[in-house]
Amino acid sequence: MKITNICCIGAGYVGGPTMAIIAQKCPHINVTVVDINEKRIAAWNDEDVNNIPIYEPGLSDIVKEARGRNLFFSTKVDEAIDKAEMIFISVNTPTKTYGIGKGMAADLKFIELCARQIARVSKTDKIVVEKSTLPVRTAEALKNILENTGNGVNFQILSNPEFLAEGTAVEDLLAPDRVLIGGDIDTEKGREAVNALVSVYANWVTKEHILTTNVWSSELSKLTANAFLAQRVSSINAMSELCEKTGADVNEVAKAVGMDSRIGSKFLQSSVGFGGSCFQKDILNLVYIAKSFGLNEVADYWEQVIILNNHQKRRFAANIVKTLFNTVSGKKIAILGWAFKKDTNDTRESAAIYVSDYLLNEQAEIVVYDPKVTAEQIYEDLDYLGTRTDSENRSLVKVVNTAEEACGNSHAVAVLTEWDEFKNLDWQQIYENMLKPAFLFDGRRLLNKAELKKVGFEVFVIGS
Ligand SMILES: NC(=O)C1=CN([C@@H]2O[C@H](COP(=O)(O)OP(=O)(O)OC[C@H]3O[C@@H](n4cnc5c(N)ncnc54)[C@H](O)[C@@H]3O)[C@@H](O)[C@H]2O)C=CC1
Ligand SMILES: O=C(O)[C@H]1O[C@H](OP(=O)(O)OP(=O)(O)OC[C@H]2O[C@@H](n3ccc(=O)[nH]c3=O)[C@H](O)[C@@H]2O)[C@H](O)[C@@H](O)[C@@H]1O
Repeated sequence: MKITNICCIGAGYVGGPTMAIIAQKCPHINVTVVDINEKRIAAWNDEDVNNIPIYEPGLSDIVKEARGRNLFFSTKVDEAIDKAEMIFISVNTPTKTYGIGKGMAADLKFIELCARQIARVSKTDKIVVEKSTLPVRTAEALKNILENTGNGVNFQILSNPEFLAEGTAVEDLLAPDRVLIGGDIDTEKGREAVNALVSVYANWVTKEHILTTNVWSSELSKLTANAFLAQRVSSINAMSELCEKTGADVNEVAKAVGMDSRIGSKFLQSSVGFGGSCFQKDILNLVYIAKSFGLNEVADYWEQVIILNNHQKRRFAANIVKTLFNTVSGKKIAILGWAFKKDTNDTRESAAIYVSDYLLNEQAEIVVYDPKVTAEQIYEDLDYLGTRTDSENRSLVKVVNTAEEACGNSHAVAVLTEWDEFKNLDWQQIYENMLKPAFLFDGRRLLNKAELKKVGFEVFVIGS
């Protein structure tokens, strides 16, 4: 089957970059990314390509190249579905905040809405691709909705989870470790659909890197990959606490351990705790699925990754309070970095939110600087927690435009995102403008501890 029109529902952190690359690499395919969020679509269409809604190194150039040629952003969802032979569903699948499975299960209401809309609009056969991260066996529910509410056309459902990491989305998409495609390989039509998607990726990904499996393996592999990655971070973070007690250094331990080729060196960077929209959500979902099959030991095993991560964030914040003579009440604390990692403007589940909330509960005054996150977003993140009123957040938290401004007259500085620019700050000058003793808490192991100590800082580095 030849694909000439692709529609992607959801113009977010996955839909936007993924479709931009497909459009760039497949000039013969028209790619339309649709979303119900008008503001987001307007930003994707902004004349100044630097204003696209997602900051990712290299992305704006690709959008510039393909937009208007064969890459389109639109709010006309029905129209794009109707035209396309292949429809990617790339909508959000957050943790449920209500009802059965609250706080654990993935909320699939947006997925179901997409399925119903696709069924209602489609007048020709469609290949429907699950790009969102979904619980294993979601394709079954999708098929049920599509077949029972559709117009009698044939729907093939594929699972094609996305493995890109934010901040490196473009390079990950251009040279993926693997592309995973799950389909109904036992039927002729299923194999045809799988091959159609393989041939899209084959425009830039070698065949050896395209893996095809059954649908359930593909769905479950995505949750498994995120669980394994997050587990490594929690494992090294668990050791970071032990390092602090014993005089071992977590970077040295990570290096020694990672040089064992059976273990490998990646994802062993100790931190204030992992954030991001997916690790926590996907593991909670995995725990929920395991529990729903009565697999309590499996559920408990994975839940510990989250428990340890919450502990890491809390103990980092608690250590600030303890070190500042057991009180931060009325003290000014500078927070450097709000994004959940460098090179992204995404703040979802960022450790900075939780550390700040903890310090605010201890009556600290917070001043935040992040090179890519807006003040509006920072307040929204704190308001969402519901710990205090919106106006209290605005009076206790100040957002400024430079790191120097954030640190001036502060009692302590906490580095919570590993932005490169923090390495090159004039730390001598910052020290001089702070209250003494000047405390510095490096939650990312980003800075040179020995040099900062020489400047005069009292330095605390996670894991040493
Ligand atoms: N953010 C990431 O780095 C990665 C995310 N994923 C998965 O991809 C999925 C999407 O994630 P993000 O792109 O981060 O989410 P996002 O929240 O940035 O984007 C989702 C978009 O879908 C739109 N949407 C929701 N329902 C819609 C509907 N019925 N019709 C049209 N548009 C609709 C929303 O308005 C939103 O703009 C999730 O399942 C996530 O787990 C997978 C790999 C990486
Ligand atoms: O499903 C998803 O959403 C994606 O989740 C992660 O990507 P992402 O969350 O964007 O970024 P990561 O680089 O994985 O970092 C996640 C968090 O872990 C932290 N981290 C990562 C690595 C490490 O060694 N130490 C560490 O603390 C990061 O600072 C960040 O807060 C996975 O890496 C992607 O493969 C996956 O597609």
